[in-house]
Amino acid sequence: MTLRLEAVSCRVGSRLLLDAVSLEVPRGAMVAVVGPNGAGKSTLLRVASGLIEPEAGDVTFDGIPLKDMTPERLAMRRAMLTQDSPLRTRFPVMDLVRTGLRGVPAKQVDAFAALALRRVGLADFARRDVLSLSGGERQRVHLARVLAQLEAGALSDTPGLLLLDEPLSAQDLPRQALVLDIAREHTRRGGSCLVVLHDLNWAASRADSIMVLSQGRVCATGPPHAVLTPDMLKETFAVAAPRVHMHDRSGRPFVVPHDITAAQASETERKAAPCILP
Ligand SMILES: Nc1ncnc2c1ncn2[C@@H]1O[C@H](COP(=O)(O)OP(=O)(O)OP(=O)(O)O)[C@@H](O)[C@H]1O
Repeated sequence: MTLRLEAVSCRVGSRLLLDAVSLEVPRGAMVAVVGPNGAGKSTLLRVASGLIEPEAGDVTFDGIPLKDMTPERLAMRRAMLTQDSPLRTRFPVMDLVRTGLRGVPAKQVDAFAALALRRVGLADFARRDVLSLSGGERQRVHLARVLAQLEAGALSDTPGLLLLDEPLSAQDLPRQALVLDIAREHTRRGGSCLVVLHDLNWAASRADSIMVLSQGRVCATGPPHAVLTPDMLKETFAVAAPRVHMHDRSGRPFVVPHDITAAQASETERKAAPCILP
């Protein structure tokens, strides 16, 4: 499924949160949105998911205006993992994942939910109470719910749009890789993915293209090597002396954002590169 935003603007009171933002996430592609805190990244995802209606511009799924889609149709075509999914009541994990499966024939619901839990590495957690989970486990249960929702939608259509807002925030290093591999698997099967990431190196190593947002405006968009430049890092993130290297094998950039000495940088790169680069 292809998501397209054309000149989308969004305002709260007198404050412009998104200013004429255009973006395309083609079928089969992963697009990462990066940018400073408060840049408008979550707002962009909410607009793309239909949770917020923009004051100007168009949002379409496969050419169909999002505002013309029924809530049921929307639920089949996109699913979103939000930054914070508060839960204050006791709830079995399996039931939470099942909430993503409205409309699925009853006899298939448990199989879908179990598969989604297995994909996020939580096959044995079905009977646990969500309040008893660690932060990382809970975030992956929500991811399972989102994946199950998209699987259900794919029963009657092509795979839909996966919207992930900082999905790595509570994950350790191997699970960060797992989460992004799951998203890439979704795109390999014909789905699309728009993901907000703070870690530029994860964005560089996995995304087809990166959009840089700052103060609600698009500063740069394109393939990782074209976007992640020292000049962009200095201007957008106010980093003093960023270094950007190209990884020999993948041709993807690797960012050392801190103003550190060459010796320290080499050490950082030596340690980090095998873990994070494809
Ligand atoms: N309902 C609202 N009322 C007022 N300001 C808002 C509202 N929603 C968002 N904002 C402001 O809009 C800006 C963009 O918010 P948003 O959550 O999209 O940023 P973000 O890029 O996702 O930030 P972060 O990286 O910190 O998660 C922020 O400054 C936020 O305070």
